[in-house]
Amino acid sequence: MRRKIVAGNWKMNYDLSETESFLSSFKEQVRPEDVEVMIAPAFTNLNHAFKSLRDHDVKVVAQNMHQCESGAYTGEISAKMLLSVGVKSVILGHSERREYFNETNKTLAEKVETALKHEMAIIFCVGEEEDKRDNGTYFDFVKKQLSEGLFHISKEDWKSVIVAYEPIWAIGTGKTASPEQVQEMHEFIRNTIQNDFSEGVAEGVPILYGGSVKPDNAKEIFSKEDVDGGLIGGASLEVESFMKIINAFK
Ligand SMILES: O=C[C@H](O)COP(=O)(O)O
Repeated sequence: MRRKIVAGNWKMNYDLSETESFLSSFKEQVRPEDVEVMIAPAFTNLNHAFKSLRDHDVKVVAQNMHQCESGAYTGEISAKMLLSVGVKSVILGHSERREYFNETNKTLAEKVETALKHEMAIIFCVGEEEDKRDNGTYFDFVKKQLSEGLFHISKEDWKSVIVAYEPIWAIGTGKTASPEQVQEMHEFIRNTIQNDFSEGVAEGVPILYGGSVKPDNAKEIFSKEDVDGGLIGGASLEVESFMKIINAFK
């Protein structure tokens, strides 16, 4: 059976005291058993979150990192820096990074390479804009994101990779993709991995859905065969709604 995962991506939300207050109540409630739980706070709060959550089986994930080892890249964070504060996983290719920070498939391929070199786990995001959904080119678009950004890795490397499908038109809009649309794309992603690697690799890769997942739609989305969990934005910022989404697996 594949891993089940619910990951909260806090984006640019919560300072240190807000993070402390979320975590103190979250820790009282979260009991990851059948489902792996992850939280991606801001860089400034990663170390606090790591220390606070290490006995609670909740993984702390970075939202991004630079592809180079070190150097003159003002404002950037390296893999080594993340590892030094206990963070061993990173989200790469989130659509907001692609859109606002010009991250291309080529840059992402380099980031993937660096993360793997440092034995970090990767949540690799893909997803189409609304016009591609409307004009029917969304499969081709996602396939290109995968092949150019991720498919240079080895079969062995897939053990460290989680794919997240996040249609851009559903992120933060309240407009969720239907469970059927999600399943269709997840199945396509799994088949694409199978064609380029192997059935064994494809069967083992967790594929998460992200885009307006809420307590009231999580169960139905998670019930689909190729959906192994969610990458949650807005609803991960409140303990109550995040817990309900985690518990949607029960
Ligand atoms: O990384 C998370 C996604 O961008 C989804 O965000 P959302 O749940 O606020 O739509």
